[in-house]
Amino acid sequence: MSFLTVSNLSKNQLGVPVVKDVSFTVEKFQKVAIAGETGSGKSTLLKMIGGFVQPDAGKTAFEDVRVEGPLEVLIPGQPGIAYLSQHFELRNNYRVEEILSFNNKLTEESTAELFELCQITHLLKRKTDQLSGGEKQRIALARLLVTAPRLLLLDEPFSNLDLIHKYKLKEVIHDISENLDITCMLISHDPLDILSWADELLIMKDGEIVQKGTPQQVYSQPVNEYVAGLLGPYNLLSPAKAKKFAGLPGVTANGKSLFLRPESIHLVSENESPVKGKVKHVHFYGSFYETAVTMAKDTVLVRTAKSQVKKGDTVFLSTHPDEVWYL
Ligand SMILES: Nc1ncnc2c1ncn2[C@@H]1O[C@H](COP(=O)(O)OP(=O)(O)OP(=O)(O)O)[C@@H](O)[C@H]1O
Repeated sequence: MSFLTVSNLSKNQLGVPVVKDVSFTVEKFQKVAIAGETGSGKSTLLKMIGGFVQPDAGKTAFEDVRVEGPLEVLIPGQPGIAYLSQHFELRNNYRVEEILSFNNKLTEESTAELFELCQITHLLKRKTDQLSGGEKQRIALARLLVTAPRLLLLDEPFSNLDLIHKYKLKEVIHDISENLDITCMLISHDPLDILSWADELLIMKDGEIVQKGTPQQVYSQPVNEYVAGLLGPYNLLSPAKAKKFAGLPGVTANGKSLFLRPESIHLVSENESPVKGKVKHVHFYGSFYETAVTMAKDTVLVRTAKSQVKKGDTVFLSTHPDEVWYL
């Protein structure tokens, strides 16, 4: 049996199906991230797994025990599973160390280690109204972790954080996954937050899992344009337009649309490619340049680490067989 088995979970809200027959398994220590557009059912799914929303059909088994819904128990929530909501609250007028002493099942030494890991040791004496949003988020996380859960469910932990706090929390979540005896599932509507963290991505749309795979697979071999767009910019050339690229390594005119991420198109010299275009603009984004290249009526985006071209230049485009995908 798997650590977590989700079988045919379904849920209607106000007569509308918001989670439809979802099944998957999670192994111990596997890092699973759920991504999808807003309203696709991610939170409802995670709350059902944690025992906070009653499923209409299907079941979840955690360590071979069925997770009971809120209608079946006095206090919702499954022993061993911790759920950090998007809308957590810290009680007012308490010191952080008091908040963290409730339900603490850890030894003094492990508690100190955990606070270091969550980067909150320096905040313990503060009152809960003397904290930034990012600090509150890390304390809310620590409050769950002192209860020694075996499965941690994080619902949009990075929302509303600036880049610096987001980076800090990412580091904390990474360290938790690596150093504590805890399996972690995480939701984000911005998959770029989780590509580097997850072992497996589940992509949801309209209550269903539309693609499941490693971040690399889902990023470079999306099943449809929705998944492609969720993970970042892309070029999708209709079968007619894709013919212009036929003849390049790995590209064939097979009647499908040609899918290429901007970094999968390379600017090469004239003798390396018959595919020609004109530079429309070059934009600098810090760690990369994005060059828009027009080819007759089409524009393709090319992403490079460096740029030696400018508006109006004629350029030649190529790709690598491993980077070619069709939709
Ligand atoms: N308690 C509820 N009552 C009625 N409708 C609900 C309830 N909870 C969720 N919904 C609806 O179910 C759908 C899925 O919501 P859910 O919060 O699971 O999506 P999500 O993918 O997590 O979205 P977001 O990224 O915006 O948090 C939405 O259309 C939402 O309005």
